[in-house]
Amino acid sequence: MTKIKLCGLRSIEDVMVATDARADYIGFVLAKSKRQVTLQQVQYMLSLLRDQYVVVPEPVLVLVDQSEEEIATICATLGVSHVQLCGAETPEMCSRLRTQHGLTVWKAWGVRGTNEDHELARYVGNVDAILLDTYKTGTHGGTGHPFQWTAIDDVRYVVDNTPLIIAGGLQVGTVTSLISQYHPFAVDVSSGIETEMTGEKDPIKMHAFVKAARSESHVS
Ligand SMILES: O=C(O)c1ccccc1N[C@@H]1O[C@H](COP(=O)(O)O)[C@@H](O)[C@H]1O
Repeated sequence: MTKIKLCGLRSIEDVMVATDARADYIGFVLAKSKRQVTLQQVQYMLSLLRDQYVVVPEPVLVLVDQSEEEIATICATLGVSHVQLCGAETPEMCSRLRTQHGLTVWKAWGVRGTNEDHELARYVGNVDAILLDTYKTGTHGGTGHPFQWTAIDDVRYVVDNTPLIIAGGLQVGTVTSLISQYHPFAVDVSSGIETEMTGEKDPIKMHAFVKAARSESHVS
């Protein structure tokens, strides 16, 4: 069954809605972004969540180009084991974060649909999953734009059995089609569960996205 990550959560309300909707993963952007939250905010949200719920989604920290030591310290402080690395983190660094610090490492990759995507082969065996997102110069994610899904087959050829997480402009109206065609390990959404007016997370869109993704996961 395809797992679901709701990303860019910024308030305890967002976190509670994601938990009630039964998302598998909740993402917190610690990198510079309009969705950035502080370590203290994440600590506060997770402590309230863990106090109030027995079963909680797995938290994932979204990071860009932080050092190995910083990442290990942040994860230890928050009691979080999953990281999504969206910068120029090397395969060697990803491997050390897994083997020396016990972290689950997802390497984000902006899909170009060119031979440059073949560089992903270097991450095989060094990460737990590869997260495919839309390539856009000057950004590290959260663009709200999809990439050409046909590139997923090419990437699969390169990364062999490494689990794939698909991100990039997913919405309630597109996620079912993605899952039925490509059966990824997980889907990831941020912009698609926000209100157009304020950019805040929209509880109705969050529930609808999880429901749509789950319904397709069960039949496919
Ligand atoms: O959301 C951000 O602002 C962000 C900043 C830096 C790195 C990653 C970021 N978000 C990630 O982008 C993808 C796709 O998001 P969207 O659905 O297209 O908005 C997702 O993995 C977010 O975690």
